[in-house]
Amino acid sequence: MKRPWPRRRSRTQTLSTKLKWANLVTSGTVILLSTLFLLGIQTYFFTAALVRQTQAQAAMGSENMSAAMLFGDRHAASDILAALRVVSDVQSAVVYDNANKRFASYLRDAGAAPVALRHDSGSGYALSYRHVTVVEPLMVKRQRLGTLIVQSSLDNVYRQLAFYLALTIPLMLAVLAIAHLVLSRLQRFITDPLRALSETSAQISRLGDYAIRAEVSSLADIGTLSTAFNTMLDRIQKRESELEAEIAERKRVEVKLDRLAHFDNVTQLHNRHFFNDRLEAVIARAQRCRERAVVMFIDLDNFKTVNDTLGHDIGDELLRLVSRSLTETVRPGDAIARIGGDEFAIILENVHQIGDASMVAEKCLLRIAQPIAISGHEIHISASIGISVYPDDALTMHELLKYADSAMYYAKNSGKNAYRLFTHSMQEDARKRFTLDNNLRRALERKEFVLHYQPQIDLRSGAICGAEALIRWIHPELGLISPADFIPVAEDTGMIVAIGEWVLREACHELRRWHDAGHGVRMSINLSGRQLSEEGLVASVLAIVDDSGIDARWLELELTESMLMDASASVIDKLHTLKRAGIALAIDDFGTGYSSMSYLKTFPVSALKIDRSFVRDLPHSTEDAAITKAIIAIARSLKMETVAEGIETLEQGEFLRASGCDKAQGYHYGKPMPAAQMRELLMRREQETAEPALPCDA
Ligand SMILES: Nc1nc2c(ncn2[C@@H]2O[C@H](COP(=O)(O)O[C@H]3[C@@H](O)[C@H](n4cnc5c(=O)[nH]c(N)nc54)O[C@@H]3COP(=O)(O)O)[C@@H](O)[C@H]2O)c(=O)[nH]1
Repeated sequence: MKRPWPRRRSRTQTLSTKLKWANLVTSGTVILLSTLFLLGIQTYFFTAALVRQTQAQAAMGSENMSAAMLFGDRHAASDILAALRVVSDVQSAVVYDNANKRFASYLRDAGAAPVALRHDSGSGYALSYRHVTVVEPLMVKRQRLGTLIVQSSLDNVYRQLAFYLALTIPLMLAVLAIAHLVLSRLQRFITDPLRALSETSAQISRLGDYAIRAEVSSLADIGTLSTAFNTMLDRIQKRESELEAEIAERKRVEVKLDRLAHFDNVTQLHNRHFFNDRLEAVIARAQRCRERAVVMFIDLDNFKTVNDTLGHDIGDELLRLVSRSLTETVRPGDAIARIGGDEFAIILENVHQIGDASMVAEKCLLRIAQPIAISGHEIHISASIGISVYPDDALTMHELLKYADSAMYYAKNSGKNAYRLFTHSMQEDARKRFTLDNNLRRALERKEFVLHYQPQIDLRSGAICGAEALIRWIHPELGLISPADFIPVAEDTGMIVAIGEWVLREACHELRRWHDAGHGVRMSINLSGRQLSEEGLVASVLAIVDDSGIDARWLELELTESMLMDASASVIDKLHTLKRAGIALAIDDFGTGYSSMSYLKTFPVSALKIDRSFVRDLPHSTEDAAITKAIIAIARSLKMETVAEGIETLEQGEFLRASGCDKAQGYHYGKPMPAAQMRELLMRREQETAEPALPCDA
């Protein structure tokens, strides 16, 4: 493994310290070099002086020595040499004769050895680190008598040099100290602004405050540096504030997006996305803690009518008030969300028994059913609730939601303002509905629908005065499928609009054939609620009537009571337009809804069809007898005719005829039959009576 380089000390030192060291080293080096140079010069001069002095002593000794040498007087020679004692530097002096034998000598220290004469010793001098040795030949009239060697010690030179150094070193140190002080002062001119700049940047980085500015130095270069530094800070501060504004804006958008992603704009409740996440979490917790969790799927009944008649603002306000009611009904910890137009969902956690969920559903229904006042309107609304339970019904979020939705669908189909707990048979039904839905979409193209016609009898004459067109679906694999099974699916998916148009066209063209054959009968056709709310319904009906060439007066459209109860202003307008075009309108299954007399009067309806549930037990059921008579009386008072449905016996027919019912329809007179059979029946009946059938209202 590579070892990191040790951090250099110099990197941690300040510029000022570095400069101080640089000054010290530079001045120290200069002073040291100067001292050495001066020392060298002194050494040279002192040595040169010693050499000259020794040479002079040697020259003087040589002159005096000549006579002593000529006469071979050793004592005189020794005395002459001994005179050199006065010269303190001279350490020794030796005279050699021509045979190189020592003739006389002087030694300052008795123990010292006299300087030896070397073969190469000419005249001149030699220097060693201890001595200066001068060799002087002894000449008399150009004749050499011997050699004198004088040796001086360099000790004095060294002493002088030592003294010189002793004086110089403190002086140099003083100079160094002064230089250091002066340079340090000068250096602060440069380093102080730089240090201030550095402290400013450290302060900025410590506080994160880009509003701080450096003091601009008067020194040109550093002034430029501080100005550039401040300009850079200006830019950073500007960018910083732009960045802060951008971050604030981004945060605001994020909060908004987060709200949009998790909350519903209208009710401020959580939305489907959040609800799904929450349900996942609730399921995980319920699984861990072995608890029950309940999903309630709530769909408002007839909310579309409120929206269509009173407008979207009131519709939105209604949603807000309903959501408030729901929030106040459940416990604070229970999750509640708006998951669709008029759909809400609630999660109840830690539910001990299913009965608790039913109780909450009942409370919600009661609360929603309270009249709500908005902008001067008193609105009555109800809801249908489906309930699924974890882990009893399903283990996953998607299944729980799907099952709660299926249960809600059952609640709605059972007459609305109700709740249903999910059962697995509902799922089987839903699967069948899904299959039906898929097949329905192709049934029209594949011409799998046919119409059957059920005769209607004029109870006064006994003649066939009309027929009700009833759709049949002959599926290639599933066989005959009852309209009771597929019409609700077609209504839910909207397919009923196309199917209804086909029924109208087909029935009108069949009626035209009957009329062409001389049978003056009326055709009754069922209209679904979904068709009635279609914008183009009136135009479509009139175009079909026109296209088939029938007189509109021979056509009757059957509507249910609930369709009229939910009718918006635009629907009522459509009914009046149809009525004005000559088309008759009848209320189907009359007696099963809750239409009031006063309400009935507002619709352009000309007939009431008594529901077969009131006919089934006639004439024995006194209650049903009373109801049918009451309906007939109501119809009379409103100048409407009555048609009794589901007559299976002669007795029932007789009772109704005697009670004043105008027309009858039921298996007793004829089951719904294919067109060809119906034509035959019409023909046969006409031949039997030998006179053409009269229109019912003729
Ligand atoms: N929107 C449309 N609805 C339609 C259309 N065709 C039929 N329907 C509706 O489907 C429901 C079931 O209809 P169907 O199975 O055809 O039943 C009809 C008759 O067969 C039945 N009936 C008639 N007489 C008797 C009888 O004596 N006993 C008995 N048990 N049943 C009898 O009643 C049904 C007709 O009812 P109604 O329409 O209320 O007059 C049914 O609700 C149809 O309305 C369609 O094209 N469009």
